[in-house]
Amino acid sequence: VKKKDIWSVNIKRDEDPLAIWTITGELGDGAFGKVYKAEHKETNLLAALKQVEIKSEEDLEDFIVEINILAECKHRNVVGLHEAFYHNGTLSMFIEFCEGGALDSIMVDLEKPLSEDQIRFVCHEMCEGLAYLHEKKVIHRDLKAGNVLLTIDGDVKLADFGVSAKNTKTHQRRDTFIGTPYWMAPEVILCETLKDTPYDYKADIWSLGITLIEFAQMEPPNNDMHPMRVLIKIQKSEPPKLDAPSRWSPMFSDFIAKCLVKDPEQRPSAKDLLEHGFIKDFTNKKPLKDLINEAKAEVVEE
Ligand SMILES: COc1ccc(Nc2ncnc(-c3cccnc3Nc3cc(NC(=O)c4cccc(C(F)(F)F)c4)ccc3C)n2)cc1
Repeated sequence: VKKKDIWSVNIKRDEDPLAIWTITGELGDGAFGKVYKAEHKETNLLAALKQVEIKSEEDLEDFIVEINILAECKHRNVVGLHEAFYHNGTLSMFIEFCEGGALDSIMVDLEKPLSEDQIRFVCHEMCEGLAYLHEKKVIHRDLKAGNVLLTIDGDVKLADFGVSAKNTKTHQRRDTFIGTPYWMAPEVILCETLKDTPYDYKADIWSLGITLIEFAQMEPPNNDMHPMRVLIKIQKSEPPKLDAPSRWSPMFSDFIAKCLVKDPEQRPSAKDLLEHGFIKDFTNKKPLKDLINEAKAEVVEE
């Protein structure tokens, strides 16, 4: 098949996105290119816009993988794709805008970690999103507070601002570069044994456990160590725990311990974890709405 024909049904071609969307601001200059805030001219829908110059077919393929994942994954706890365009050599992705931004930035702005009730709600929503992605055979591979977005109503959305496309059934991860190691599961570091086996989605469960410690302590375990040393430490050491367990409920510590089981076969799935007492039926989003209002008020003060 000629490469030219690798086209995904989810990309509008030869339509100028700026005839339909207005760029209203800049969201940051990520590693992958610029990200803007955009507004739909007719519906006033808000979007985060990523624009990438397509230099090679490979670049295009990587982004088609990402667009297909987002187009296929429609769930309240996964960031949604509004639409994508390919116009004049530029690929544009319009993603539903989450007003609150990412949870790592919120903790930095408020200069404090999340409360246990905020963590319980976020954790419940992340497990729902993860269960859905895993059912769709999508492995996130870079779960961390910086990839968890909040909407103005306190909804929680999994996102991935990583530079490499996520591998799906067909595509392998193009480059073997290792992402941020702090959240990395032991077997992923090993890389050999469990790649593309039925357990490689369990790596996201380990990262979920590390992310819960990050929510509670503002940083992942070992964050003061050099990244290379961390890879060895995660391999060698006992799973990390909360620094001050007495400050948290035994249920929270137990949930983390279940995520941070070194053997992926023994690690529970997201579906299993939804039955755990720490998050079962915990759908009270009030603590998170308070957090959003605090974060918003904080910005106004500045
Ligand atoms: C600094 O203050 C803010 C305030 C609000 C926001 N809100 C916001 N809302 C939505 N997206 C973004 C965003 C920010 C920076 C970079 N990319 C962003 N969204 C985005 C995400 C993606 N892709 C994914 O999230 C993604 C890719 C692969 C897999 C997956 C998943 F596995 F989660 F489904 C998700 C593609 C294009 C874009 C523009 N940011 C961000 C920063």
